[in-house]
Amino acid sequence: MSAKVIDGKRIAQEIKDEIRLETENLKGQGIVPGLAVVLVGGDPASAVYVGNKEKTCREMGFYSEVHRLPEETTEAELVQLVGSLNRSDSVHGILVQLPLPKHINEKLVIDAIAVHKDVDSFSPQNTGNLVIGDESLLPCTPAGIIELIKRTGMDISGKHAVVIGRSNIVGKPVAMLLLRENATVTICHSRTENMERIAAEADILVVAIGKPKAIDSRFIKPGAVVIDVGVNRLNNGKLAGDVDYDDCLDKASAITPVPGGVGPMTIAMLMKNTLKAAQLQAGV
Ligand SMILES: NC(=O)C1=CN([C@@H]2O[C@H](COP(=O)(O)OP(=O)(O)OC[C@H]3O[C@@H](n4cnc5c(N)ncnc54)[C@H](OP(=O)(O)O)[C@@H]3O)[C@@H](O)[C@H]2O)C=CC1
Ligand SMILES: Nc1nc(=O)c2c([nH]1)NC[C@@H]1CN(c3ccc(C(=O)N[C@@H](CCC(=O)O)C(=O)O)cc3)C=[N+]21
Ligand SMILES: [Mg+2]
Repeated sequence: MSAKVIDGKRIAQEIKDEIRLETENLKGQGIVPGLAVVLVGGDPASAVYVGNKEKTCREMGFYSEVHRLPEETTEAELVQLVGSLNRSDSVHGILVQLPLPKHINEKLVIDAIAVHKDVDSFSPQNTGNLVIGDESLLPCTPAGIIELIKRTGMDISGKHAVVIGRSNIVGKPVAMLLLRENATVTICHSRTENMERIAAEADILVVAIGKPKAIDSRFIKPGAVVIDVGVNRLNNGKLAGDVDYDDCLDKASAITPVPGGVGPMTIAMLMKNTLKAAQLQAGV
Protein backbone atom coordinates (compact mmCIF):
# COMPACT_ATOMS: atom_id res chain seq x y z
CA MET A 1 0.00 0.00 0.00
CA SER A 2 1.34 3.39 -0.95
CA ALA A 3 1.19 6.21 1.61
CA LYS A 4 -1.11 9.20 1.31
CA VAL A 5 1.00 12.10 0.09
CA ILE A 6 0.35 15.13 2.31
CA ASP A 7 -0.04 18.05 -0.09
CA GLY A 8 1.50 20.97 1.79
CA LYS A 9 1.26 23.24 -1.19
CA ARG A 10 -2.53 22.76 -1.41
CA ILE A 11 -3.11 23.08 2.33
CA ALA A 12 -0.91 26.21 2.43
CA GLN A 13 -3.04 27.66 -0.38
CA GLU A 14 -6.22 26.98 1.65
CA ILE A 15 -4.74 28.87 4.58
CA LYS A 16 -3.58 31.75 2.38
CA ASP A 17 -7.09 32.01 0.89
CA GLU A 18 -8.50 32.32 4.42
CA ILE A 19 -5.90 34.99 5.25
CA ARG A 20 -6.64 36.96 2.08
CA LEU A 21 -10.35 37.10 2.98
CA GLU A 22 -9.66 38.16 6.54
CA THR A 23 -7.24 40.80 5.29
CA GLU A 24 -9.91 42.30 3.04
CA ASN A 25 -12.13 42.56 6.09
CA LEU A 26 -9.40 44.20 8.13
CA LYS A 27 -8.68 46.68 5.35
CA GLY A 28 -12.35 47.69 5.55
CA GLN A 29 -11.49 48.84 9.07
CA GLY A 30 -8.50 50.80 7.78
CA ILE A 31 -5.84 48.31 8.90
CA VAL A 32 -3.27 46.95 6.43
CA PRO A 33 -1.06 44.16 7.83
CA GLY A 34 2.61 44.97 7.21
CA LEU A 35 5.69 42.74 7.18
CA ALA A 36 9.32 43.88 7.10
CA VAL A 37 11.91 41.34 5.98
CA VAL A 38 15.61 41.97 6.51
CA LEU A 39 18.21 40.13 4.43
CA VAL A 40 21.91 40.62 5.11
CA GLY A 41 24.42 39.42 2.51
CA GLY A 42 24.01 37.56 -0.75
CA ASP A 43 23.27 33.93 0.19
CA PRO A 44 21.36 32.69 -2.89
CA ALA A 45 18.99 30.36 -0.97
CA SER A 46 18.07 33.17 1.46
CA ALA A 47 17.49 35.55 -1.45
CA VAL A 48 15.02 33.07 -2.98
CA TYR A 49 13.15 32.64 0.33
CA VAL A 50 12.94 36.39 0.88
CA GLY A 51 11.64 36.94 -2.65
CA ASN A 52 9.03 34.29 -1.94
CA LYS A 53 7.87 36.02 1.23
CA GLU A 54 7.63 39.36 -0.57
CA LYS A 55 5.52 37.80 -3.35
CA THR A 56 3.22 36.07 -0.85
CA CYS A 57 2.69 39.35 1.05
CA ARG A 58 1.52 40.92 -2.22
CA GLU A 59 -0.89 38.02 -2.79
CA MET A 60 -2.33 38.51 0.71
CA GLY A 61 -2.84 42.25 0.20
CA PHE A 62 -0.26 43.08 2.87
CA TYR A 63 2.11 46.01 2.94
CA SER A 64 5.66 44.73 2.76
CA GLU A 65 9.14 46.17 2.83
CA VAL A 66 12.35 44.28 2.19
CA HIS A 67 15.68 45.59 3.43
CA ARG A 68 18.54 44.05 1.47
CA LEU A 69 21.75 44.96 3.27
CA PRO A 70 25.38 44.32 2.25
CA GLU A 71 27.41 41.49 3.81
CA GLU A 72 29.59 44.10 5.62
CA THR A 73 26.64 45.54 7.59
CA THR A 74 27.63 45.93 11.24
CA GLU A 75 25.72 44.52 14.18
CA ALA A 76 25.04 48.07 15.39
CA GLU A 77 23.58 49.11 12.03
CA LEU A 78 21.33 46.04 11.99
CA VAL A 79 20.12 46.61 15.56
CA GLN A 80 19.44 50.23 14.65
CA LEU A 81 17.33 49.17 11.64
CA VAL A 82 15.37 46.73 13.82
CA GLY A 83 14.78 49.57 16.29
CA SER A 84 13.32 51.80 13.59
CA LEU A 85 11.08 48.94 12.37
CA ASN A 86 9.93 48.42 15.97
CA ARG A 87 8.76 52.05 15.94
CA SER A 88 7.16 51.97 12.45
CA ASP A 89 3.35 52.06 12.52
CA SER A 90 3.02 50.40 9.10
CA VAL A 91 5.10 47.37 10.15
CA HIS A 92 3.37 44.76 12.34
CA GLY A 93 5.82 41.92 11.79
CA ILE A 94 9.61 41.84 11.50
CA LEU A 95 11.60 38.90 10.14
CA VAL A 96 15.39 38.91 10.02
CA GLN A 97 16.40 36.12 7.65
CA LEU A 98 18.81 33.61 9.19
CA PRO A 99 21.63 32.72 9.04
CA LEU A 100 23.31 36.11 9.50
CA PRO A 101 26.96 36.71 8.52
CA LYS A 102 29.45 35.33 11.06
CA HIS A 103 30.51 38.73 12.45
CA ILE A 104 26.94 39.40 13.67
CA ASN A 105 25.56 37.92 16.90
CA GLU A 106 22.20 36.42 15.86
CA LYS A 107 20.81 36.32 19.38
CA LEU A 108 21.49 40.00 19.92
CA VAL A 109 19.60 40.91 16.74
CA ILE A 110 16.63 38.60 17.42
CA ASP A 111 16.36 39.96 20.96
CA ALA A 112 16.18 43.49 19.52
CA ILE A 113 12.87 42.69 17.75
CA ALA A 114 9.83 43.87 19.73
CA VAL A 115 8.08 40.77 21.11
CA HIS A 116 4.71 41.71 19.58
CA LYS A 117 6.35 42.06 16.13
CA ASP A 118 8.33 38.82 16.40
CA VAL A 119 6.45 36.90 13.67
CA ASP A 120 9.10 34.13 13.60
CA SER A 121 8.41 33.70 17.32
CA PHE A 122 12.11 33.09 17.98
CA SER A 123 12.39 35.43 20.99
CA PRO A 124 12.88 34.10 24.54
CA GLN A 125 9.54 35.66 25.57
CA ASN A 126 7.53 34.00 22.80
CA THR A 127 9.40 30.72 23.26
CA GLY A 128 8.57 30.86 26.97
CA ASN A 129 4.92 31.56 26.21
CA LEU A 130 4.87 28.50 23.96
CA VAL A 131 6.23 26.28 26.71
CA ILE A 132 3.88 27.66 29.39
CA GLY A 133 0.91 27.55 27.02
CA ASP A 134 0.22 31.29 27.16
CA GLU A 135 -1.31 32.98 24.14
CA SER A 136 1.41 34.12 21.72
CA LEU A 137 2.54 34.10 18.12
CA LEU A 138 3.57 30.53 17.24
CA PRO A 139 6.80 29.64 15.42
CA CYS A 140 5.97 29.23 11.71
CA THR A 141 7.45 25.85 10.78
CA PRO A 142 6.26 24.04 13.94
CA ALA A 143 2.78 25.59 13.70
CA GLY A 144 2.68 24.66 10.02
CA ILE A 145 3.48 21.04 10.87
CA ILE A 146 0.60 20.83 13.37
CA GLU A 147 -1.79 22.39 10.80
CA LEU A 148 -0.65 19.87 8.18
CA ILE A 149 -1.32 16.94 10.47
CA LYS A 150 -4.70 18.29 11.60
CA ARG A 151 -5.95 19.31 8.15
CA THR A 152 -5.00 15.87 6.84
CA GLY A 153 -7.55 14.58 9.36
CA MET A 154 -5.19 12.74 11.71
CA ASP A 155 -5.48 12.66 15.48
CA ILE A 156 -2.47 13.73 17.52
CA SER A 157 -3.88 13.16 21.01
CA GLY A 158 -2.49 10.06 22.70
CA LYS A 159 -0.14 9.20 19.83
CA HIS A 160 3.58 8.63 20.24
CA ALA A 161 5.34 11.45 18.38
CA VAL A 162 9.09 11.18 17.83
CA VAL A 163 10.94 14.34 16.77
CA ILE A 164 14.43 13.91 15.32
CA GLY A 165 16.37 17.17 15.77
CA ARG A 166 16.44 19.62 18.70
CA SER A 167 17.14 23.03 17.15
CA ASN A 168 15.54 26.10 18.71
CA ILE A 169 13.71 26.90 15.49
CA VAL A 170 12.25 23.49 14.60
CA GLY A 171 12.90 20.45 16.81
CA LYS A 172 12.29 21.89 20.28
CA PRO A 173 9.24 24.05 19.47
CA VAL A 174 7.52 21.35 17.38
CA ALA A 175 7.99 18.93 20.28
CA MET A 176 6.31 21.48 22.60
CA LEU A 177 3.39 21.98 20.20
CA LEU A 178 2.90 18.21 19.84
CA LEU A 179 2.88 17.97 23.64
CA ARG A 180 0.23 20.70 23.77
CA GLU A 181 -1.83 18.55 21.38
CA ASN A 182 -1.53 15.71 23.92
CA ALA A 183 0.94 13.54 22.03
CA THR A 184 3.49 11.52 24.00
CA VAL A 185 6.71 13.09 22.78
CA THR A 186 10.26 11.77 22.42
CA ILE A 187 13.05 14.00 21.12
CA CYS A 188 16.11 12.46 19.41
CA HIS A 189 19.36 14.20 18.42
CA SER A 190 22.89 13.47 17.29
CA ARG A 191 23.83 11.79 20.61
CA THR A 192 20.75 9.56 20.79
CA GLU A 193 21.52 5.85 21.14
CA ASN A 194 19.36 3.28 19.33
CA MET A 195 17.61 5.99 17.34
CA GLU A 196 16.36 3.55 14.73
CA ARG A 197 14.52 1.52 17.39
CA ILE A 198 12.99 4.66 18.98
CA ALA A 199 11.92 6.15 15.64
CA ALA A 200 10.33 2.85 14.62
CA GLU A 201 7.96 3.18 17.60
CA ALA A 202 6.59 6.51 16.38
CA ASP A 203 3.00 6.95 15.24
CA ILE A 204 4.06 10.43 14.10
CA LEU A 205 7.69 10.95 13.04
CA VAL A 206 8.96 14.51 12.51
CA VAL A 207 12.45 14.77 11.01
CA ALA A 208 14.46 18.03 11.10
CA ILE A 209 18.18 17.31 10.94
CA GLY A 210 19.45 18.78 7.67
CA LYS A 211 20.92 15.51 6.32
CA PRO A 212 19.60 14.50 2.88
CA LYS A 213 17.77 11.14 2.89
CA ALA A 214 19.28 10.15 6.27
CA ILE A 215 16.06 8.48 7.44
CA ASP A 216 15.01 5.40 5.48
CA SER A 217 12.28 2.78 5.94
CA ARG A 218 14.14 1.04 8.79
CA PHE A 219 13.23 4.06 10.98
CA ILE A 220 9.53 3.88 10.11
CA LYS A 221 6.78 2.02 11.96
CA PRO A 222 4.32 0.50 9.46
CA GLY A 223 1.47 2.99 9.10
CA ALA A 224 3.32 5.95 10.65
CA VAL A 225 2.72 9.57 9.64
CA VAL A 226 6.04 10.99 8.44
CA ILE A 227 6.72 14.74 8.38
CA ASP A 228 9.94 15.69 6.60
CA VAL A 229 11.14 19.20 7.49
CA GLY A 230 14.52 18.95 5.77
CA VAL A 231 15.24 21.17 2.78
CA ASN A 232 18.63 20.19 1.39
CA ARG A 233 20.04 21.36 -1.93
CA LEU A 234 21.89 18.48 -3.65
CA ASN A 235 24.90 18.86 -5.95
CA ASN A 236 22.65 18.17 -8.94
CA GLY A 237 20.62 21.26 -7.98
CA LYS A 238 17.59 19.27 -6.81
CA LEU A 239 15.98 19.57 -3.37
CA ALA A 240 15.89 16.59 -1.03
CA GLY A 241 14.33 16.11 2.37
CA ASP A 242 15.92 14.42 5.38
CA VAL A 243 13.74 11.38 4.68
CA ASP A 244 14.34 8.89 1.88
CA TYR A 245 10.86 9.45 0.43
CA ASP A 246 10.86 6.62 -2.14
CA ASP A 247 12.07 4.09 0.42
CA CYS A 248 9.41 5.10 3.00
CA LEU A 249 6.44 5.55 0.66
CA ASP A 250 5.15 1.97 0.98
CA LYS A 251 5.63 1.75 4.74
CA ALA A 252 4.17 5.05 6.00
CA SER A 253 0.44 5.76 5.97
CA ALA A 254 1.06 9.42 5.11
CA ILE A 255 4.18 11.37 4.19
CA THR A 256 5.15 14.93 3.20
CA PRO A 257 7.12 15.45 -0.02
CA VAL A 258 10.04 17.85 -0.45
CA PRO A 259 9.41 20.25 -2.08
CA GLY A 260 5.69 20.81 -1.56
CA GLY A 261 5.34 19.65 2.05
CA VAL A 262 6.37 21.64 5.12
CA GLY A 263 8.11 24.50 3.24
CA PRO A 264 4.98 26.14 1.81
CA MET A 265 3.30 25.82 5.23
CA THR A 266 6.08 27.87 6.84
CA ILE A 267 5.33 30.79 4.53
CA ALA A 268 1.56 30.46 5.05
CA MET A 269 2.02 30.53 8.85
CA LEU A 270 4.28 33.58 8.56
CA MET A 271 1.40 35.36 6.81
CA LYS A 272 -0.99 34.16 9.51
CA ASN A 273 1.30 35.55 12.23
CA THR A 274 1.60 38.89 10.44
CA LEU A 275 -2.19 39.14 10.22
CA LYS A 276 -2.54 38.19 13.89
CA ALA A 277 0.16 40.68 14.94
CA ALA A 278 -1.66 43.43 13.01
CA GLN A 279 -4.98 42.56 14.67
CA LEU A 280 -3.42 42.55 18.13
CA GLN A 281 -1.57 45.83 17.56
CA ALA A 282 -4.70 47.50 16.19
CA GLY A 283 -6.72 46.13 19.11
CA VAL A 284 -9.37 44.43 16.94
N1 LIG B 1 10.70 23.59 5.59
C1 LIG B 1 10.99 24.65 6.33
O1 LIG B 1 10.21 25.57 6.38
C2 LIG B 1 12.24 24.68 7.12
C3 LIG B 1 13.19 23.73 6.86
N2 LIG B 1 14.35 23.69 7.59
C4 LIG B 1 15.26 22.58 7.28
O2 LIG B 1 15.17 21.62 8.32
C5 LIG B 1 16.43 21.01 8.54
C6 LIG B 1 16.85 21.20 9.99
O3 LIG B 1 16.98 22.58 10.26
P1 LIG B 1 17.45 23.13 11.70
O4 LIG B 1 16.56 22.55 12.74
O5 LIG B 1 17.61 24.58 11.57
O6 LIG B 1 18.89 22.43 11.78
P2 LIG B 1 20.07 22.53 12.86
O7 LIG B 1 21.31 22.22 12.12
O8 LIG B 1 19.96 23.79 13.63
O9 LIG B 1 19.74 21.32 13.86
C7 LIG B 1 19.86 19.98 13.45
C8 LIG B 1 19.45 19.06 14.58
O10 LIG B 1 19.51 17.74 14.10
C9 LIG B 1 20.32 16.94 14.95
N3 LIG B 1 21.01 15.96 14.11
C10 LIG B 1 21.90 16.21 13.13
N4 LIG B 1 22.28 15.06 12.55
C11 LIG B 1 21.60 14.08 13.18
C12 LIG B 1 21.57 12.67 13.04
N5 LIG B 1 22.30 12.03 12.10
N6 LIG B 1 20.77 11.96 13.85
C13 LIG B 1 20.02 12.59 14.79
N7 LIG B 1 20.01 13.91 14.97
C14 LIG B 1 20.79 14.64 14.17
C15 LIG B 1 21.26 17.89 15.64
O11 LIG B 1 21.62 17.33 16.88
P3 LIG B 1 22.56 18.07 17.98
O12 LIG B 1 21.67 19.06 18.64
O13 LIG B 1 22.98 16.99 18.88
O14 LIG B 1 23.67 18.70 17.17
C16 LIG B 1 20.37 19.14 15.79
O15 LIG B 1 19.60 19.06 16.96
C17 LIG B 1 17.35 21.64 7.50
O16 LIG B 1 17.36 20.83 6.34
C18 LIG B 1 16.69 22.97 7.21
O17 LIG B 1 17.03 23.45 5.91
C19 LIG B 1 14.56 24.57 8.61
C20 LIG B 1 13.66 25.55 8.90
C21 LIG B 1 12.42 25.70 8.15
N1 LIG C 1 14.22 34.24 10.25
C1 LIG C 1 14.05 33.12 9.54
N2 LIG C 1 12.83 32.53 9.52
C2 LIG C 1 12.63 31.39 8.80
O1 LIG C 1 11.50 30.83 8.79
C3 LIG C 1 13.72 30.84 8.05
C4 LIG C 1 14.97 31.50 8.10
N3 LIG C 1 15.10 32.63 8.86
N4 LIG C 1 16.02 31.01 7.42
C5 LIG C 1 15.90 29.85 6.56
C6 LIG C 1 14.80 28.90 7.01
C7 LIG C 1 14.32 27.96 5.92
N5 LIG C 1 12.95 28.33 5.67
C8 LIG C 1 12.16 27.84 4.63
C9 LIG C 1 10.96 28.41 4.29
C10 LIG C 1 10.24 27.97 3.20
C11 LIG C 1 10.71 26.96 2.40
C12 LIG C 1 9.94 26.56 1.20
O2 LIG C 1 8.99 27.20 0.81
N6 LIG C 1 10.35 25.48 0.51
C13 LIG C 1 9.74 25.02 -0.71
C14 LIG C 1 10.76 24.94 -1.84
C15 LIG C 1 11.53 26.19 -2.08
C16 LIG C 1 12.62 26.01 -3.12
O3 LIG C 1 12.28 25.55 -4.23
O4 LIG C 1 13.79 26.30 -2.81
C17 LIG C 1 9.17 23.63 -0.50
O5 LIG C 1 9.69 22.94 0.39
O6 LIG C 1 8.28 23.27 -1.24
C18 LIG C 1 11.89 26.34 2.74
C19 LIG C 1 12.62 26.78 3.85
C20 LIG C 1 12.59 29.34 6.49
N7 LIG C 1 13.60 29.70 7.29
MG1 LIG D 1 20.14 26.32 12.32
